[in-house]
Amino acid sequence: MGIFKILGLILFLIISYIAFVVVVPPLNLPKNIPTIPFYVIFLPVIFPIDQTELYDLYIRESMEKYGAVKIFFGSRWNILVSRSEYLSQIFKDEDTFAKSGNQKKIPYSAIAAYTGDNVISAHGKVWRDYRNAITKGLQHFDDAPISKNAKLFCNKIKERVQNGQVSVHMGPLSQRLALDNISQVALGFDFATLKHEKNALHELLIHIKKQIFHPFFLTFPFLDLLPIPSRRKTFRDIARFRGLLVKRVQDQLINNYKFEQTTFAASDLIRAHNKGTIDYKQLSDNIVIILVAGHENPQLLFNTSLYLLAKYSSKWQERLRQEVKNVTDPKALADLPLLNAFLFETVRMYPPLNTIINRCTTKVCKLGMDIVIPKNVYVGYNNFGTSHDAKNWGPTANDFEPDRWGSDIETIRKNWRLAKNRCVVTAFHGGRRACLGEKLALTEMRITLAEMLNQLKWSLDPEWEEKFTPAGPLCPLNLMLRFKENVAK
Ligand code: HEM
Repeated sequence: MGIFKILGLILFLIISYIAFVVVVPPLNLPKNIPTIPFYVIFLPVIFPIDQTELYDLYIRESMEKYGAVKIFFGSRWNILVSRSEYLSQIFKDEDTFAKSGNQKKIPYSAIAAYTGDNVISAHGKVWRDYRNAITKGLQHFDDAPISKNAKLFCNKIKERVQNGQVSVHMGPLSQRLALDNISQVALGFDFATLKHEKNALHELLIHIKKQIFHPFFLTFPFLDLLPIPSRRKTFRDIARFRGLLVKRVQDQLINNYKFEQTTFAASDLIRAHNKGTIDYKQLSDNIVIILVAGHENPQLLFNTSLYLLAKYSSKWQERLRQEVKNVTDPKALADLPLLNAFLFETVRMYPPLNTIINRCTTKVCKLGMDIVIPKNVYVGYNNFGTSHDAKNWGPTANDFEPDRWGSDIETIRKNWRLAKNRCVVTAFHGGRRACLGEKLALTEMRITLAEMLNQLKWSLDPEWEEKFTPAGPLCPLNLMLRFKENVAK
């Protein structure tokens, strides 16, 4: 046999092997739950279909019937769950369904280099050390910077309106707001992207986010192992960004002669590092994750809130405007029934983190009564599926109805707590690993939306195509809004 025939045969075998691994789930995965065809996950790359449509067309029926499905994602077959009983089991049994983030799943990837081993993805004692260090700072924070930034944000929009700009692209502007909020509230420095148009750290962040969240490399992370020059540069840019960020935080806090009295989450991380509880890499990883989770997730929820207020402007925008009109104390916003019911319903309708697959089974186990899962299988959850399941939310599960949460604040709060405890809203996870930033994110939403409702009125740009993001984080895609000043203040 000639050399070309041998090479051809080897190539054929390699391609067949890869095709087999991608097309068919491993034979040891449970047979009593359906398989979503492997190509489904690639459809949004080819067709203009968003992730809510994808769910309705290809996943919903199987998911609602069985509560769990096999799905190809991130170069491997996984089990994706949406039934609340199963979620509750996964959230409780941390030892069996152990957190295993990108640093373990795809340690060679750019995304793993960016966020490292952090409080969201770590497991066991390491996780407890991280969580102990940052909990206080994320639960007790000063909301004054949020109010100040909300005003700066409204001024930015008003400047654009006064300059004759018809429509505003919300993504970049809301990212600046979210970065300034988290840096001032949790990291002890001011990113200052609302004050300065040109900002080197921000530009570097925008650049590396584009590279990290490139759909192709997210789908096939093993490509990061290849010596592709542009990807090597991405790794260097990530290292530079992380170095600059941590230095900025340390300089700001350590040069602060009152450092010992500062109560930022970052101050406690530096203290844990000084005591030797965490090393320098762990300090850096957790500072980065506070910045990443702390700006991206609120940014998504904020854009979705603005979208829903624009879409239901005559009903919800007007009702909320009347409710917040005379409230001067930002803390009092937490007691307003309409504003809070609106936010909870927004989180239910469009959970910012839709699909999260970062747990790996540590032993053979049973999900529910009869789904047997082998060891070392990735298990994840689908928040959109859970909060749109008629079994949990009745026949109006797909409708935007803030009134479903109740009409007085005590009932609304009780229903929110119950929904989280029963795992029928899992947007902020639950149990011991519940999101540490929920309070902060909701505070940001209340303060910023109230300021905007007082100062501005907005509607959807008629040119904007009403679509959500095709994959990954869930929010309106490239949202464009039209603003005018609220002259009847
Ligand atoms: C709308 C905003 C937010 C949403 C929807 C959200 C959602 C979530 C979810 C789903 C998880 C669990 C992730 C998993 O299963 O692996 C989580 C964990 C976490 N979130 Fe958030 N988050 C938000 C805002 C924030 C903010 C502002 C911070 C502040 C830094 C934050 C910090 C954290 C931390 C530290 C954890 C890890 C908790 C642990 O495992 O102990 N989040 N969040």
